[in-house]
Amino acid sequence: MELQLRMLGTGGAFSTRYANNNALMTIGDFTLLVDCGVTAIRSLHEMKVPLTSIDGVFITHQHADHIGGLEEFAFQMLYVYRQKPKLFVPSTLRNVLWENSLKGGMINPEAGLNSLDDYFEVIEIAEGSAAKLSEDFRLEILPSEHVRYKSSYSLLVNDRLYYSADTRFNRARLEELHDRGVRYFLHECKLYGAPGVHTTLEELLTLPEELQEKIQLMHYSDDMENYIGRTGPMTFLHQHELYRYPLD
Ligand SMILES: Nc1ccn([C@@H]2O[C@@H]3COP(=O)(O)O[C@H]3[C@H]2O)c(=O)n1
Ligand SMILES: [Zn+2]
Ligand SMILES: [Zn+2]
Repeated sequence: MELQLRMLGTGGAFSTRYANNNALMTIGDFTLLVDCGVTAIRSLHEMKVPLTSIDGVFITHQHADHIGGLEEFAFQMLYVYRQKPKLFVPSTLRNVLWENSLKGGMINPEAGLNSLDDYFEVIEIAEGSAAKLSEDFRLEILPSEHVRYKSSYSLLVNDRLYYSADTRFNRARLEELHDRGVRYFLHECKLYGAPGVHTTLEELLTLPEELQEKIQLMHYSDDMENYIGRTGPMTFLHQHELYRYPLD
C-alpha cells in the first residue's frame, strides 16, 4: 500500500508563483483533497484532475488559501455535475466554516440551499482517534497552534505521514511522532523573518538530523529558490509532481 501525493500548490498565502498549499492524497481507490484554496480549481484544471475524481475534501482551517475555492467547488459539483461531494470537517470547524466563511456566498433560500449539508455530505471528524475515510485511508486530526483561539489542524495519515498544514513550530509533537515511527513529514516553512503564526526554517533546522531527513518543505514564499542548499537535509516539495510514500 502506498500514498500518492500531488500538491496543487506549495506556496504561502502571499505566493504568486507556487499557488495555494493544497494537496491531493490518494490511497488505494480513495482520493482526498486537503484544503481547497483560492487557486485550487485552476490548479486541478492544470493538473487535468476532474473535480468528479475527488472522493472527499478535508479542511484544515479557515484561511482563504485553504478554503477560498470551496464555494466554486460546491457550486460546480451542484450545478455542473449534480453531485453531493463528501466534506470531511473537524467538529470544531463545522459551524464556523458555514456561518463565518461560506454562508454569505452560498446561502440561497429560494433554492433550498440553507446549510453546509445542502451542498455536501458532511462528515465530522473528532480529535483523538483516526477516522476511516475508506478501507485503506485513515486520517487523524491533531489540533495545531496557528492563529490563537481559532481551530486549525495538522494531519496524520495511516500513522505514517504527518502533514503540518499551517502551524507554529511544535518540537515536542514532531519528535514524539518521529519516535512513534512516522516516516514522512510534510511541513510548512516560513523561509525568513520572525515565526508569527508559522514555523520558520530556522526553527526546523534545530531538529535532530534524522528527523530533518524526513521533512519535505511546503507553504513557502516566492523566493524559495534562494534557499536551495540552505535547508540542511530537508527538501522542497514541488507543485504537481507525483510523490509516492510506501505505507507498510
Ligand atoms: N497574525 C497573523 C495572521 C495572519 N498573517 C498572514 O496572513 C496569512 C493568512 O494565511 P496563512 O497561510 O495562515 O498565512 C498568514 C500570514 O501570512 C500573519 O502574518 N500574522
Ligand atoms: Zn496558509
Ligand atoms: Zn493559515
